[in-house]
Amino acid sequence: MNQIARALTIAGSDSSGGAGIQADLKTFQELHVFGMSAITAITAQNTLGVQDVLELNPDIVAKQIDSIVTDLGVDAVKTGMLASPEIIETVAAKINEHHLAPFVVDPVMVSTSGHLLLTGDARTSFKKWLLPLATVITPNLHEAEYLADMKITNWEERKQAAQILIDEGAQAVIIKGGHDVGEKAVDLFYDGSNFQSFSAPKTDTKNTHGTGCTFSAAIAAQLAKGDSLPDAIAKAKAFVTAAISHPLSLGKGNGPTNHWAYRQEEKK
Ligand SMILES: Nc1ncnc2c1ncn2[C@@H]1O[C@H](COP(=O)(O)OP(=O)(O)O)[C@@H](O)[C@H]1O
Ligand SMILES: Cc1ncc(COP(=O)(O)OP(=O)(O)O)c(N)n1
Repeated sequence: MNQIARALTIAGSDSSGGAGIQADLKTFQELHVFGMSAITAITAQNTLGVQDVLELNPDIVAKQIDSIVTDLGVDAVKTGMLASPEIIETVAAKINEHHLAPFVVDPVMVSTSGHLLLTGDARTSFKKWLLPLATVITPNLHEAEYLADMKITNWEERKQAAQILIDEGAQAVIIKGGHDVGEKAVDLFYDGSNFQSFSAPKTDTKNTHGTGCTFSAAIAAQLAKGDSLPDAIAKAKAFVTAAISHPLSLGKGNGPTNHWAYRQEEKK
């Protein structure tokens, strides 16, 4: 029996520390999970946008995963920015080869500032390589529309999109509602049998850089510790809600969330 749960993030580096690998590792740390990383791309990024991206060779991505798995071991894995169809295929092959599970897929495609974080035919690669391996996939509304190839204008259409992603092979899906209008941030969960909504008050803030990364990393952390998927999502929702509602106000644009907030709330 290992003394500490171990989680691996396979994602891009965000120089500003709000999203990507940096947000994932901060989240793992705050949730008392030992964090490890395989970097897919290096972004020059801040709260104002993405200034440049250097995509890494799929070979070095594969080797990072091998190095971690063959020595330290992994209790849960998540993916974020995968940068290219070639990296998606490589990561899927490694997930299969090493039987890595549970597996949280955050289908990162575009930054808040509108910069493309994935080249090529993302829809085809995600569906072919990643959906069939996913314990849960965590699209935001735009990503769900793109992957399910339909418009989502209401709750019923959100359910239909979730069904399409399950039919494509994901074991479960949570379509996040951060980009929806309304007083609450409501996420729709579906495991092929039951729908469940996870809701929290919406904070009126522009500092939401990295919310999706933080949410999916928190789900992975809780799964690594042995939570059921609905329990992991409920904890992740509380974690990201605390991070968003206790602003740090860093930078001149869309600032990062506050990864300490959950710990501070727990102490109260
Ligand atoms: N302003 C907000 N207030 C409270 N929760 C939010 C807010 N924005 C996003 N969330 C929540 O943060 C998580 C990430 O969602 P979202 O921002 O939609 O993802 P992404 O960063 O991938 O676009 C979800 O649980 C969502 O409901
Ligand atoms: C390196 C890197 N990875 C992912 C993102 C996108 O982060 P996400 O949490 O999906 O959302 P926003 O930051 O766009 O709100 C990123 N920007 N950089």
